[in-house]
Amino acid sequence: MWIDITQTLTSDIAHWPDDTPFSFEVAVTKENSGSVNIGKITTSTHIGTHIDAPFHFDDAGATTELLDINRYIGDATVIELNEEIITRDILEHHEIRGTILLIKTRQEIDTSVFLNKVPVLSEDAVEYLALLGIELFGIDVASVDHIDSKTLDIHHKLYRNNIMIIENVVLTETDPGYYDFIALPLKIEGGDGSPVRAVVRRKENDNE
Ligand SMILES: N[C@@H](CC(=O)c1ccccc1NC=O)C(=O)O
Ligand SMILES: [Zn+2]
Ligand SMILES: [Zn+2]
Repeated sequence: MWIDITQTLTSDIAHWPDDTPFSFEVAVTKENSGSVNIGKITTSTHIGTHIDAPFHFDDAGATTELLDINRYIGDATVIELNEEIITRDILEHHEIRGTILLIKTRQEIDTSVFLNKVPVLSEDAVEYLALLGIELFGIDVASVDHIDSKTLDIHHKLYRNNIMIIENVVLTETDPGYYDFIALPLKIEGGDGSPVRAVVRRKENDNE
Protein backbone atom coordinates (compact mmCIF):
# COMPACT_ATOMS: atom_id res chain seq x y z
CA MET A 1 0.00 0.00 0.00
CA TRP A 2 1.29 3.41 -0.94
CA ILE A 3 1.18 6.02 1.84
CA ASP A 4 0.65 9.68 0.99
CA ILE A 5 3.31 11.88 2.66
CA THR A 6 2.11 15.10 1.04
CA GLN A 7 0.66 18.20 2.72
CA THR A 8 -2.84 19.00 1.43
CA LEU A 9 -2.86 22.28 -0.51
CA THR A 10 -5.51 24.32 1.31
CA SER A 11 -6.37 28.02 1.44
CA ASP A 12 -4.73 28.24 4.88
CA ILE A 13 -1.56 26.23 4.20
CA ALA A 14 1.50 28.03 5.63
CA HIS A 15 3.69 30.01 3.24
CA TRP A 16 7.06 31.73 3.67
CA PRO A 17 6.73 35.21 5.22
CA ASP A 18 6.08 37.77 2.43
CA ASP A 19 5.84 34.98 -0.14
CA THR A 20 2.85 34.14 -2.38
CA PRO A 21 0.18 32.14 -0.52
CA PHE A 22 -1.56 29.17 -2.11
CA SER A 23 -5.00 29.79 -3.51
CA PHE A 24 -7.40 27.74 -5.57
CA GLU A 25 -10.68 28.92 -6.98
CA VAL A 26 -13.16 27.65 -9.51
CA ALA A 27 -12.58 30.49 -11.99
CA VAL A 28 -15.17 29.28 -14.48
CA THR A 29 -18.21 27.42 -13.22
CA LYS A 30 -20.19 24.76 -15.01
CA GLU A 31 -23.17 27.02 -14.71
CA ASN A 32 -21.35 29.82 -16.55
CA SER A 33 -19.53 27.72 -19.15
CA GLY A 34 -22.43 25.39 -19.75
CA SER A 35 -20.08 22.40 -19.66
CA VAL A 36 -17.26 22.37 -17.09
CA ASN A 37 -15.82 23.74 -13.87
CA ILE A 38 -12.30 25.14 -14.42
CA GLY A 39 -9.96 25.80 -11.52
CA LYS A 40 -7.24 28.39 -11.17
CA ILE A 41 -4.31 28.21 -8.78
CA THR A 42 -1.92 30.87 -7.56
CA THR A 43 1.04 29.80 -5.45
CA SER A 44 4.65 30.10 -4.48
CA THR A 45 6.61 27.16 -5.85
CA HIS A 46 7.86 26.58 -2.25
CA ILE A 47 4.48 25.64 -0.87
CA GLY A 48 3.66 22.54 1.17
CA THR A 49 5.54 19.39 0.20
CA HIS A 50 7.91 20.57 -2.53
CA ILE A 51 11.31 20.16 -4.14
CA ASP A 52 13.94 22.87 -4.61
CA ALA A 53 15.54 23.10 -8.03
CA PRO A 54 19.20 24.25 -7.79
CA PHE A 55 18.15 27.50 -9.54
CA HIS A 56 16.31 28.40 -6.30
CA PHE A 57 19.61 29.28 -4.65
CA ASP A 58 22.08 29.38 -7.60
CA ASP A 59 21.47 31.48 -10.72
CA ALA A 60 23.49 28.96 -12.73
CA GLY A 61 21.67 25.94 -11.26
CA ALA A 62 19.27 23.63 -13.09
CA THR A 63 15.64 24.69 -13.41
CA THR A 64 12.69 22.40 -12.70
CA GLU A 65 12.10 21.05 -16.22
CA LEU A 66 15.73 19.88 -16.42
CA LEU A 67 15.69 17.80 -13.24
CA ASP A 68 16.35 14.07 -13.61
CA ILE A 69 13.13 12.29 -12.60
CA ASN A 70 15.19 9.24 -11.59
CA ARG A 71 16.37 11.23 -8.56
CA TYR A 72 12.79 11.40 -7.30
CA ILE A 73 11.92 7.69 -7.57
CA GLY A 74 13.84 5.10 -5.57
CA ASP A 75 14.78 3.31 -2.38
CA ALA A 76 14.37 5.39 0.78
CA THR A 77 15.23 5.16 4.45
CA VAL A 78 13.09 6.97 7.04
CA ILE A 79 14.81 7.76 10.34
CA GLU A 80 13.46 9.62 13.36
CA LEU A 81 15.60 12.24 15.17
CA ASN A 82 15.07 14.91 17.82
CA GLU A 83 18.36 16.80 17.74
CA GLU A 84 18.53 20.47 16.71
CA ILE A 85 21.78 19.90 14.84
CA ILE A 86 21.97 16.61 12.95
CA THR A 87 25.63 15.60 12.86
CA ARG A 88 27.49 12.81 11.11
CA ASP A 89 27.92 11.11 14.47
CA ILE A 90 24.14 10.97 14.97
CA LEU A 91 23.52 9.62 11.46
CA GLU A 92 26.17 6.95 11.94
CA HIS A 93 23.93 5.37 14.60
CA HIS A 94 21.31 4.53 11.93
CA GLU A 95 21.41 2.05 9.08
CA ILE A 96 20.76 4.15 5.99
CA ARG A 97 20.00 2.29 2.74
CA GLY A 98 19.10 3.36 -0.79
CA THR A 99 19.56 6.73 -2.42
CA ILE A 100 16.93 8.72 -0.53
CA LEU A 101 16.98 9.74 3.14
CA LEU A 102 13.90 11.16 4.86
CA ILE A 103 14.22 12.53 8.39
CA LYS A 104 11.20 12.57 10.68
CA THR A 105 11.52 15.24 13.37
CA ARG A 106 7.84 15.84 14.21
CA GLN A 107 5.00 13.73 15.63
CA GLU A 108 2.33 16.24 14.70
CA ILE A 109 2.04 18.74 11.87
CA ASP A 110 -0.35 21.67 11.67
CA THR A 111 0.10 22.69 8.03
CA SER A 112 -1.42 26.14 8.69
CA VAL A 113 1.44 27.09 11.04
CA PHE A 114 4.81 28.30 9.71
CA LEU A 115 7.47 26.90 12.08
CA ASN A 116 10.38 29.25 12.68
CA LYS A 117 12.62 26.75 14.39
CA VAL A 118 13.86 23.79 12.38
CA PRO A 119 16.54 21.13 12.84
CA VAL A 120 19.44 21.32 10.40
CA LEU A 121 22.18 19.02 9.13
CA SER A 122 25.78 19.86 9.99
CA GLU A 123 28.24 20.21 7.11
CA ASP A 124 29.95 16.92 8.03
CA ALA A 125 26.56 15.19 8.02
CA VAL A 126 26.06 16.29 4.40
CA GLU A 127 29.47 14.89 3.46
CA TYR A 128 28.57 11.61 5.16
CA LEU A 129 25.30 11.37 3.20
CA ALA A 130 27.23 11.89 -0.04
CA LEU A 131 29.62 9.14 1.04
CA LEU A 132 26.65 6.80 1.57
CA GLY A 133 25.40 7.55 -1.95
CA ILE A 134 22.37 9.63 -0.95
CA GLU A 135 20.97 11.58 -3.92
CA LEU A 136 17.82 13.06 -2.38
CA PHE A 137 17.42 14.44 1.13
CA GLY A 138 14.02 15.12 2.65
CA ILE A 139 12.80 16.55 5.93
CA ASP A 140 9.41 17.30 7.53
CA VAL A 141 10.00 21.06 7.95
CA ALA A 142 9.94 24.06 5.56
CA SER A 143 13.69 24.35 4.99
CA VAL A 144 16.97 22.44 5.22
CA ASP A 145 18.55 25.67 6.56
CA HIS A 146 17.68 27.79 9.55
CA ILE A 147 14.58 29.80 8.63
CA ASP A 148 16.35 33.16 9.02
CA SER A 149 19.40 32.05 6.99
CA LYS A 150 20.24 34.33 4.06
CA THR A 151 23.23 32.30 2.91
CA LEU A 152 21.43 28.92 2.74
CA ASP A 153 24.66 27.10 3.58
CA ILE A 154 23.10 23.64 3.81
CA HIS A 155 21.17 24.07 0.54
CA HIS A 156 24.51 24.92 -1.12
CA LYS A 157 26.41 22.18 0.69
CA LEU A 158 23.86 19.55 -0.42
CA TYR A 159 24.03 20.90 -3.99
CA ARG A 160 27.84 20.74 -4.04
CA ASN A 161 27.53 17.14 -2.91
CA ASN A 162 25.01 16.38 -5.67
CA ILE A 163 22.10 15.83 -3.26
CA MET A 164 18.66 17.16 -4.21
CA ILE A 165 16.18 18.55 -1.66
CA ILE A 166 12.56 17.86 -0.72
CA GLU A 167 10.93 19.83 2.10
CA ASN A 168 7.75 19.61 4.19
CA VAL A 169 7.21 15.88 3.81
CA VAL A 170 4.58 14.50 6.21
CA LEU A 171 6.00 11.54 8.14
CA THR A 172 3.59 11.50 11.09
CA GLU A 173 2.03 8.21 9.87
CA THR A 174 5.34 6.71 8.73
CA ASP A 175 7.49 4.58 11.03
CA PRO A 176 11.26 4.50 10.60
CA GLY A 177 12.31 1.85 8.06
CA TYR A 178 12.82 1.13 4.40
CA TYR A 179 10.48 2.28 1.66
CA ASP A 180 9.97 2.75 -2.05
CA PHE A 181 9.56 6.45 -2.74
CA ILE A 182 8.09 8.62 -5.52
CA ALA A 183 7.69 12.43 -5.60
CA LEU A 184 7.75 13.96 -9.06
CA PRO A 185 8.15 17.69 -9.72
CA LEU A 186 5.96 19.49 -12.26
CA LYS A 187 7.82 20.25 -15.49
CA ILE A 188 7.90 24.02 -15.06
CA GLU A 189 10.19 25.70 -17.60
CA GLY A 190 12.59 28.02 -15.80
CA GLY A 191 11.18 26.90 -12.45
CA ASP A 192 12.99 27.25 -9.12
CA GLY A 193 11.05 24.42 -7.51
CA SER A 194 7.73 22.62 -7.53
CA PRO A 195 5.07 21.20 -5.27
CA VAL A 196 5.08 17.38 -5.50
CA ARG A 197 2.80 14.50 -4.63
CA ALA A 198 5.09 12.44 -2.41
CA VAL A 199 4.33 8.80 -1.59
CA VAL A 200 6.11 5.90 0.10
CA ARG A 201 5.49 2.15 0.28
CA ARG A 202 7.03 0.04 3.02
CA LYS A 203 9.38 -2.62 1.71
CA GLU A 204 7.98 -6.07 2.48
CA ASN A 205 11.37 -7.45 3.32
CA ASP A 206 13.48 -5.13 5.45
CA ASN A 207 16.59 -6.85 4.09
CA GLU A 208 15.70 -5.84 0.54
N1 LIG B 1 14.71 28.04 0.97
C1 LIG B 1 13.30 27.93 1.24
C2 LIG B 1 12.51 29.07 0.69
C3 LIG B 1 12.98 30.39 1.08
O1 LIG B 1 14.05 30.57 1.63
C4 LIG B 1 12.08 31.49 0.81
C5 LIG B 1 10.93 31.26 0.10
C6 LIG B 1 10.08 32.29 -0.17
C7 LIG B 1 10.33 33.56 0.25
C8 LIG B 1 11.50 33.81 0.97
C9 LIG B 1 12.37 32.76 1.23
N2 LIG B 1 13.52 33.00 1.92
C10 LIG B 1 13.74 34.23 2.45
O2 LIG B 1 14.72 34.55 3.02
C11 LIG B 1 12.77 26.71 0.58
O3 LIG B 1 13.57 26.00 0.06
O4 LIG B 1 11.58 26.49 0.52
ZN1 LIG C 1 11.83 25.16 -1.09
ZN1 LIG D 1 14.81 24.76 0.45
